[in-house]
Amino acid sequence: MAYETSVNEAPSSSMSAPKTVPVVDFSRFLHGSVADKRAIAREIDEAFRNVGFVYLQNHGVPQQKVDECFEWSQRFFALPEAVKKLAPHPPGGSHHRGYSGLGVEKVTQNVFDSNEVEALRQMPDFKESFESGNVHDQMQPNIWLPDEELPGFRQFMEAFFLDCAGLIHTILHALAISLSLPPSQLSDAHSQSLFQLRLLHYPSIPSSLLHSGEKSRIGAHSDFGTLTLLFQDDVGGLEIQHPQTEEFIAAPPIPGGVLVNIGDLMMRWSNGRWRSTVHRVVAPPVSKVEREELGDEEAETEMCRPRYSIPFFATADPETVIECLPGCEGPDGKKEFEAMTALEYVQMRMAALYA
Ligand SMILES: O=C(O)CCC(=O)C(=O)O
Ligand SMILES: [Fe+2]
Repeated sequence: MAYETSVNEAPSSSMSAPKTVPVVDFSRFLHGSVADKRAIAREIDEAFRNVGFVYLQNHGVPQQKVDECFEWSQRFFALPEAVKKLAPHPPGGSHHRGYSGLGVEKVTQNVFDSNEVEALRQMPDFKESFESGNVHDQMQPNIWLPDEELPGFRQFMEAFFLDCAGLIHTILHALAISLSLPPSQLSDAHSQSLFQLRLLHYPSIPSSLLHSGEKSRIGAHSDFGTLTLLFQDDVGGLEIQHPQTEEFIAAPPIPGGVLVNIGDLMMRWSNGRWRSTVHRVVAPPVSKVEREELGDEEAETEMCRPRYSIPFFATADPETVIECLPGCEGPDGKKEFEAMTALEYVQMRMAALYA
């Protein structure tokens, strides 16, 4: 609850963008009148224009399922390394499924030059991940553990995928309404739901290594699809780079809320109207209790808590041509970006991750 005061604030006016991530009550979109839906669509549009991130509360994915997903994630990552490697992420960047061990992936922010990617990989992110996707995705089939290693894991993840995909489609309806497009236009362009459910574990590590920059949890990057949902545990450390001030601000977990952000593909599609905001995960804030128990200095050098998060990445159907959506043109009808298909764009970005 302590977090709420720092993220809750009055709606921004067009004169001044909010300095924190706006919080929107999504139940008014899910269950409200046409006027309610329009009002919420406007709030989300404004958050994405100003900050690129929004917290949705009462988003319809049951909290008990979110909690359960975190429990499965903990159980998965607690398995011996040799077992986790029975579902290995394939080498290369085109098949993004299965388990990646500590330090395999280094997120890069728009770095396509292979020498630069190599240089960045010298300081790998200290995290491990497990990716799964749509059971019907033939380009990227899922890679599961043998079921007896963690019975029920696969079944849960397949079901949770559908809950998250449902929320993505509903948010896409809201975004289409905010642009006065036919309400299903954006959702229809995601009809195959080729999305990605990612479990992330950042193990405990001396905070000093994160403060000194010798290690990172996840380096500054933007997401490359259309929309991302992000569920976090209560540890904290996520920061977003405010588009106006360029300062990194905390985006702490809020009870019952999911963070939603715009990715690069949606930024292009909306001609820059919605921002694909850079974010990163740093050392978690030292809690009051830790400070009191350990004293300031010791608290900073202590091991920081392990952190779990669950991002869910959406992207448009591969053949969708991503070009300025109606109503998003610049002042003189200007379009900032070349048209390209969703597939062309995502391949370009994924190649940079594992090149
Ligand atoms: O762990 C987090 O909170 C952020 C994860 C993230 O940004 C990503 O996987 O793209
Ligand atoms: Fe991200």
